[in-house]
Amino acid sequence: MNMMEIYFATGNSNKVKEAEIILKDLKGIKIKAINLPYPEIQGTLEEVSEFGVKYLYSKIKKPVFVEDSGFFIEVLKGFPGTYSRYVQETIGNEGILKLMEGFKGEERRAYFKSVVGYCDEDGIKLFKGIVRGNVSHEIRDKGHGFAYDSIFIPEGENRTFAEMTREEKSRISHRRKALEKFKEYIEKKLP
Ligand SMILES: O=c1[nH]c(=O)c2ncn([C@@H]3O[C@H](COP(=O)(O)OP(=O)(O)OP(=O)(O)O)[C@@H](O)[C@H]3O)c2[nH]1
Ligand SMILES: [Mg+2]
Repeated sequence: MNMMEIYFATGNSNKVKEAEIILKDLKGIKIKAINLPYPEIQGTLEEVSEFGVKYLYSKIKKPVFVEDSGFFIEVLKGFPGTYSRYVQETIGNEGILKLMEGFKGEERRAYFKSVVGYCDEDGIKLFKGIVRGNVSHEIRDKGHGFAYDSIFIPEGENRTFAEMTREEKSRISHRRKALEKFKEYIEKKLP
């Protein structure tokens, strides 16, 4: 059976590694990661994904998806959110923990959100995933995760994402939930 090729446009190798784990048993489809840049407008994750994948499809005219994601802390009114990458590169996890000093229990609730934007000849589809949890009181890392993983404890767990293996994280992550919906959709489309 000839494989249908779908591009995953991202510059983030951690997202690629996790997408490969999550989509490993996708039948009849080959996912090809490409670092094709696209303008990231200021807006919600949905708007960035929709605009980005529309732009890329108009360039390459091949089935392609992007994933825009972020880390949202409730007591900080959703900060860092759509600025997650910039905030990680500036104040980092130490800076986030400083902002969280004095907050305890439920006040430390946070979530990761992922929005996958897919486009082919039939148009654009968005697939969303959220994983809820708490901001840890300290940075806890066993070298597995990236960015905010070392300060995020998912609900029902006492380890941070960065203390889990990539496989364990990818069983419950926002990326898993969004890409599962994408997988279900795309497998139905196959002839
Ligand atoms: O600890 C984390 N565990 C995760 O699972 C995760 N997923 C997203 N993020 C953060 O949110 C930004 C996304 O920004 P983003 O979607 O624009 O991605 P990016 O700019 O890194 O790559 P690209 O896909 O845009 O090329 C990233 O840089 C990270 O800071 C995560 N942090
Ligand atoms: Mg980005």
